[in-house]
Amino acid sequence: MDEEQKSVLLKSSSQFPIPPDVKFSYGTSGFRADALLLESTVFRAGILAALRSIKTRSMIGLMMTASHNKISDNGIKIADPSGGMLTQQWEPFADALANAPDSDRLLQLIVEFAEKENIKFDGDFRPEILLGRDTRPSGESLLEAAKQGIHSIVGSVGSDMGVVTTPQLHWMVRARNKGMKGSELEYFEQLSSSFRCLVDLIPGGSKTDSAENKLIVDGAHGVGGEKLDSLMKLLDGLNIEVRNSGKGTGILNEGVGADFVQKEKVVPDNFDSNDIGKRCASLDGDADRLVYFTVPSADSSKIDLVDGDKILSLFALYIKEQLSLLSTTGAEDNSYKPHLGVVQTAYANGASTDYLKGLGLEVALTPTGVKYLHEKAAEYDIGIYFEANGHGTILFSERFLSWLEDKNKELASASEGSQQQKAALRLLAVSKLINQAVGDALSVLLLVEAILQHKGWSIQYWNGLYQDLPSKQIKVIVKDRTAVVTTNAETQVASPQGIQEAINSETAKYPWGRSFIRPSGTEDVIRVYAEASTQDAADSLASSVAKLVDKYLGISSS
Ligand SMILES: CC(=O)N[C@H]1[C@@H](OP(=O)(O)O)O[C@H](CO)[C@@H](O)[C@@H]1O
Ligand SMILES: [Mg+2]
Repeated sequence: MDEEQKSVLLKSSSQFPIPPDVKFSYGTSGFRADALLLESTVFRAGILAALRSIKTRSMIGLMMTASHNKISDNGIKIADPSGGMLTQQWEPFADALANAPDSDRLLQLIVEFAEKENIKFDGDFRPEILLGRDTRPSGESLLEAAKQGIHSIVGSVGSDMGVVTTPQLHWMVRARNKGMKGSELEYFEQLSSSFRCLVDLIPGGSKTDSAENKLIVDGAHGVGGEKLDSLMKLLDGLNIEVRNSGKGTGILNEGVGADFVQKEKVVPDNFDSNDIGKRCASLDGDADRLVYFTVPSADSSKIDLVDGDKILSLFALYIKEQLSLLSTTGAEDNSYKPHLGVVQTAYANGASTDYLKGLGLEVALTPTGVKYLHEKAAEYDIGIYFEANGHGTILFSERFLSWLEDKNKELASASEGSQQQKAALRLLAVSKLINQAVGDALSVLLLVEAILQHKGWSIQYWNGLYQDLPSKQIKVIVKDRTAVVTTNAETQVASPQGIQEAINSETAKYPWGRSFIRPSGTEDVIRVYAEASTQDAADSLASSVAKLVDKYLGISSS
């Protein structure tokens, strides 16, 4: 970095001092905080994105969102060239940048890091960053601060994509780095044409596009509803009504949205007893999560939740079915057997894991946070991952896709229209429909709808694939949540000593009992999870374990 470049950086960073007494940490969801505290952080994330762009000689993404959190919060996430999350190796540097006390220290950190990472500022590559934001009112001015950060690395440019869903921005970064245009229109066209392809391949044609069978979507008063409206203009064969679309007076994520619906298990605003039995779905504030639900009766506000585990199960069934169609009826090619795997976290309902294993599937468990699930799923030819909260996708390896393209061509010339060829075409369409960069509520929604139509299933039938074990989650405030160290994908506590044995002996008292604790990555709490054969038993196990947490780590413990 020459003297002029340094002075530009110093001058512009002096306009974005850090707020006093706040420590920022690049967690599973990037930086997230009250929007009023975030100007300096997004400015610095802009710098980081420009450095990452130079290092990878690719386009990088910056998304301004606090997802399902309250409207006064905001946050910033960095998308790597593949469209996935920022590499974990750069997270410590992100933390250091965000917390640097002044411009001089900031500059020093950048110079040292650039040297270590061999990042050159000689101008032979023009760093480019795609910026997006959700509908939060703080988004526009924070985006300006991020742009200033980008421009403080001389020669870097930021391209503003405006209001987009998180997965759209990740998709655009991935697409552009693959030489596509990566526009919003291209995104909508890819989703709608691959959806149409799946519907056209339904044996006997689409069965369930009648008006009575419409899907009602809760848009969380966020960006997802508006984008779904635009996408629907390109779709036929699908009847969708969007509520809480963001155009009305409701407040983002308040009493609505996928996180609320999944955690509280009650109907979101603007849904009521008129919706009994109908197929409903809920997006979160930035449309990277999706859960389905039904309103079972007028007697209570409780819903029947169809969560991420059930979406995963539906996808796994369908993919497995297509793979077996592909490998039957005279398939000579035994040299390559695609490896299908599913990835969950400890929060997956035990009944879902048993169901998936019962299908003969390989089930892997990772710690909470999509970066871990995504990484694991990428090890398979086809890796399906979902968190119970509805965040997930299906990853297809390049090797598998190129084999599948060849196979499809071969089948098209030998047996066009055969069951085998249709299976190949379906798998290719799924790989285009489902976002390969991150979990995407809109593409997941279209795939669920296509599969339900394919199978002729109602939401009730789908929900009946297996019965969830009753479960309970509790948050416990402790003195220091980092005192809890977990192992085995967060299912066991390694420290403090003794607490795991105590949890084990509580759990042993309950038929089908399972319980674990872990420090949250996004809130200053210890989370307790318990499941058992009845709701009362799950509640009671969770509360006994919460008491143990309090005893070993609580405010009152010494
Ligand atoms: C139990 C739960 O839902 N945990 C969520 C929550 O993480 P915590 O580390 O549990 O706070 O937010 C993460 C980011 O959105 C999400 O990946 C995760 O599943
Ligand atoms: Mg989200």
